[in-house]
Amino acid sequence: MLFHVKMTVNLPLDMNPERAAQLKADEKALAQRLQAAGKWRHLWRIAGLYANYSVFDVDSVQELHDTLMQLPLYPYMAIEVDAMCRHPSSIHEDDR
Ligand SMILES: O=C(O)C[C@H]1C=CC(=O)O1
Repeated sequence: MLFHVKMTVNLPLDMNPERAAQLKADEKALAQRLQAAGKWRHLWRIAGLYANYSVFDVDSVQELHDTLMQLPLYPYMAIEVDAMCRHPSSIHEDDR
């Protein structure tokens, strides 16, 4: 199942810089593990914002939920999710 996810990060302005750096490093490590596993299929920065558009390829809505909840930056994110299905005009066989 494919989901389009928009994540907007809002770290508190008064957050300890070392804490912020650790959260970002932990987030990056997990994001890269999930990409390598094929679960986080696309990750794009939204120009000019501390936000991204992502595509997740997971087996269930529950898996998406659990994945998002475990992100280190989750407590500081606003998240919007759209479920996607195959477009009849798509030429990409791996869209499903
Ligand atoms: O930077 C972001 O968009 C937030 C988050 C998503 C992946 C990652 O490494 O950090």
